Amino acid sequence: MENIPSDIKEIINDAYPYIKEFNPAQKAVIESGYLENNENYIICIPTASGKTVLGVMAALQTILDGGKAVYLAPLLSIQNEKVKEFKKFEENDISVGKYPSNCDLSVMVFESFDRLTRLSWNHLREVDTLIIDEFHMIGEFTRGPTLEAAITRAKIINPSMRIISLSATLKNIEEIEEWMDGTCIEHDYRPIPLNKEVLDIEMLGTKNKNDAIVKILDKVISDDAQALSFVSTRRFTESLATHIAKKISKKITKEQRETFKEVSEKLLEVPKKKGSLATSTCLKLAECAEKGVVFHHAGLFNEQKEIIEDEFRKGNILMITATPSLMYGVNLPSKYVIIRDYTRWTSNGPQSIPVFDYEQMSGRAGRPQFDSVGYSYLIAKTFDEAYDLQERYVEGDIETTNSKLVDNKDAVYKQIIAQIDSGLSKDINDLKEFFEKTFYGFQMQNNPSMSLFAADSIQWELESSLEFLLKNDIINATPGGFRTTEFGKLIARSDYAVKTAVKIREYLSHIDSFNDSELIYALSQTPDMPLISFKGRKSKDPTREKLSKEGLFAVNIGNEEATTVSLIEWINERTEYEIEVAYHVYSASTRRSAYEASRLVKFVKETLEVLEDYRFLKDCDYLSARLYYGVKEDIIPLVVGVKRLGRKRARDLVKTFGNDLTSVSEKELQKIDGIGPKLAANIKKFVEN
Ligand SMILES: Nc1ncnc2c1ncn2[C@@H]1O[C@H](COP(=O)(O)OP(=O)(O)OP(=O)(O)O)[C@@H](O)[C@H]1O
Repeated sequence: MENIPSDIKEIINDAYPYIKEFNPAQKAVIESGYLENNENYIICIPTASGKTVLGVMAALQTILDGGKAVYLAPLLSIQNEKVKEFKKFEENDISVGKYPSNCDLSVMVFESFDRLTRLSWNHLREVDTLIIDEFHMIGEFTRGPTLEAAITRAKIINPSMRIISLSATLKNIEEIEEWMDGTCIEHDYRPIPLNKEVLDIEMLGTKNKNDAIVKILDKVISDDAQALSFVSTRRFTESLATHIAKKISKKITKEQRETFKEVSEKLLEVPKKKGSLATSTCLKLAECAEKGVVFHHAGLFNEQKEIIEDEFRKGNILMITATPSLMYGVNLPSKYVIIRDYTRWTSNGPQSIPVFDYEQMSGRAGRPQFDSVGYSYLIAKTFDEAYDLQERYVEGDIETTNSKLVDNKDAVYKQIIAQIDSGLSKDINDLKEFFEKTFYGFQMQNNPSMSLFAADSIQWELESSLEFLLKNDIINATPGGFRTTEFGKLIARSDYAVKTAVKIREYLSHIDSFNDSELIYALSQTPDMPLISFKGRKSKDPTREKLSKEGLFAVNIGNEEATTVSLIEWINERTEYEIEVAYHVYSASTRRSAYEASRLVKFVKETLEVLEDYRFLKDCDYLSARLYYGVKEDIIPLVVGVKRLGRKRARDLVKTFGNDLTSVSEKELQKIDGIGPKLAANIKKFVEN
């Protein structure tokens, strides 16, 4: 650590006492003059090689010079993890938070940074260094275009800002260097050696992949280690965990059994604390956890996912079976990674995963501070398949990182609106100039086979998009150039997809009365609603029947319909357990969907105001609150007015004492299950005011 400034060294020593010296990859970056010059950098070093601390050092240098730094993380969960990690710098008087206006170092997700580039230029101009973690996600369909456009706009508004991109290995480095106007430092050092292999089930002497994993787990257990297994769907995470739990039951020790039991109990506590009986998913999870195996997917309660991650880190879980969503996830100490499925389910059926994703999943194995070596096993069915997979994934080249901006039409609309609304672009020529500066524009102009058509192609994309935006009254053409309409302004200020806004306005334009269920159904059909999914292939008839009872007509019954019925039940105070039993859905996601639906209803209200239609504003307020709290209308004031009361206790109160609680004493209030002296006093205070 000799060659870094002493003030930075001191802070790094305090926050990361276990870092005694930099590894060769980190040294290569530092020795290139990283902390002396102000150039943009693209740091491409392998998984687990310690990119974060490199990003942090550039940030600290800026802050110690009196500037501000922003660290971009791809997911909310990683944002929270990084804030927690960086909070240690506060001991050295460096303020850490989530927004640059009120701290020296802020951790933002791509979308909130994009917002900063659209709406808060003064704050953006105060940022001296931008660190982009997982930069390779620029090539991802949903999040990539936002990141790409945000970088482009940030470079225009704050051209002197230094940009440090942290990435896994990239193929088209030269292209990215040129677009980012930076220097790339590449290194292949990985502190923990990673052995990547393809194993076939014949070689392991088993008949199927799940039994092959049981065999591998024998090795994991004898090595006193832990494993992470990737499969393609939620359902497979559950079936694999259940299968393994049954098979390893006899192989675990008495002590392990006790530890696993504690984890299992913690997992079961979660629904209870929410006032619901354990759903069958929870019971299955707890049963597997008793044997040291758990599944991890989006259909679990967030608190359960946190317990799983914590307990796995403590060594209290042998194996997690997960969907690929965990590949960019939190830092988990897994010596072994087993990739059972190399396909992923898409709208076009199963597709092979890219080499890039294989690398990311494998990279979860063997993490510093936990292991001295890592193993990644990809499972094949036959010897021939193993040979193919070895060639494709273990020895194969990663894919080129390409812009997805125009593949994602909504992103193009959104960026045109942002440019016009912020006054950065007034006509098609300004827009063309902006799009030419994006990674998409750059790739078009620099690709020998595309450059001839680049200008025409960008022009065509813009013309067709402008036509859509004009037709939908989102922008209008004025003598002074394009302007956003009030509706366009609303979209520009929101984080919602243009498709969502258009769908909502279309819905509102033909209603004569307000219907909660109908609106929930319309919102479930927008891309911004996190959907609640069906479990397995059980009957969908109860969903169809419920929809028809609500006067809703559906041709196909899918997750949009599952979400609609679950939310209707939620606002009628049904528990997750009841919702799961009634409709066979992953009901643990109900709260998350309800929360987003509640926000969407607020957006509906804003849309109504923009349309100068004031008939249903109160209805929107009620529905938004009902979704947020999961209650019927009559107890909204109680749950809103008394902090931490919750819907179950609020309903019990009303059932016991009626709607008027003025004459009920604090002592009497405490007769309700879960109401202690403090809560009783708060209820009293609320009632008397
Ligand atoms: N020189 C070092 N010596 C010891 N530990 C280190 C060193 N540098 C970083 N670490 C630790 O190694 C772990 C992995 O680092 P980090 O999370 O930054 O990896 P990464 O390169 O971002 O990998 P990935 O892309 O796979 O997440 C962290 O706990 C980090 O604090």
